[in-house]
Amino acid sequence: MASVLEFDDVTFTRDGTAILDSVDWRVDASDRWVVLGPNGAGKTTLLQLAASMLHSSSGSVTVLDERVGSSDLAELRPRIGFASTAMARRIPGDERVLDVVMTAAHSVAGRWNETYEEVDERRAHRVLREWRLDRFAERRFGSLSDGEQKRVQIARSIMTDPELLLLDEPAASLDLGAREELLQLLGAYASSDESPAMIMVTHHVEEIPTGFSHALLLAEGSVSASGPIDEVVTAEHLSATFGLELTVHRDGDRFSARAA
Ligand SMILES: Nc1ncnc2c1ncn2[C@@H]1O[C@H](COP(=O)(O)OP(=O)(O)OP(=O)(O)O)[C@@H](O)[C@H]1O
Repeated sequence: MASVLEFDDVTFTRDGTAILDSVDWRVDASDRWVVLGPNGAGKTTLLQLAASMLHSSSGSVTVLDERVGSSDLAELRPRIGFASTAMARRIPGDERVLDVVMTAAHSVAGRWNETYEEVDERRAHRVLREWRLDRFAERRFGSLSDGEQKRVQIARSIMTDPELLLLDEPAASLDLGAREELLQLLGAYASSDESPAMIMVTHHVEEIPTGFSHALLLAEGSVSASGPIDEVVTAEHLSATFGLELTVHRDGDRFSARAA
């Protein structure tokens, strides 16, 4: 099976401190991974390395058959979709929602004087429809609720038809209804054979959508467990990763956890 991402003994240091330490990881094209771990464990750093936004201090990162550091990142980046709150902050609040999605075709966050083709506009409308956002196409991004903005960020990240989709805490700060609506959409997307490989960072097992196949647990920069989701999202592994005795329940494809 084709791998879309390979970490080989990857270490990432800042100011002499290892933020990620000796990480080995392989993601295949049909995989949907969730990355879990406590605050400061290194989850966002891991995602930024996968997005080729950061370079490892040692070891190698290979994304979509391109070794990061020795290939043309300008060609690689449009093949990777990335949605995060940090990226959303770069979107001007007065930008039209249709343009927020469409500008992904040029990898810019605000429409200026780039030329868009009819095919770009048609695709942006289609993606908005798929994420139940069509009625917001003409609205200003800053006027949407948090939940609607999160869906626009994801719509933008898949506008270029990426081969790898990275989502950093897509359900953070959403109310129960908005979270469940987003998880339904993400679950349907993850369950489709047409969808790209996905990696989603989250703090909560309750936010794992259906259709996710694998999990990687990080603690203090090291992988504490990794593999098929039902072998990894367990009381034993989560307790060790979060340093707290936890019980874990599974209801169908959804998880919940609480202190034992
Ligand atoms: N620019 C930076 N300079 C120094 N340290 C940094 C920098 N960015 C991140 N760190 C540190 O690296 C560690 C991992 O950060 P990272 O954001 O990857 O963790 P995380 O697991 O995503 O955390 P959270 O769940 O709180 O978002 C943290 O201790 C953080 O303080």
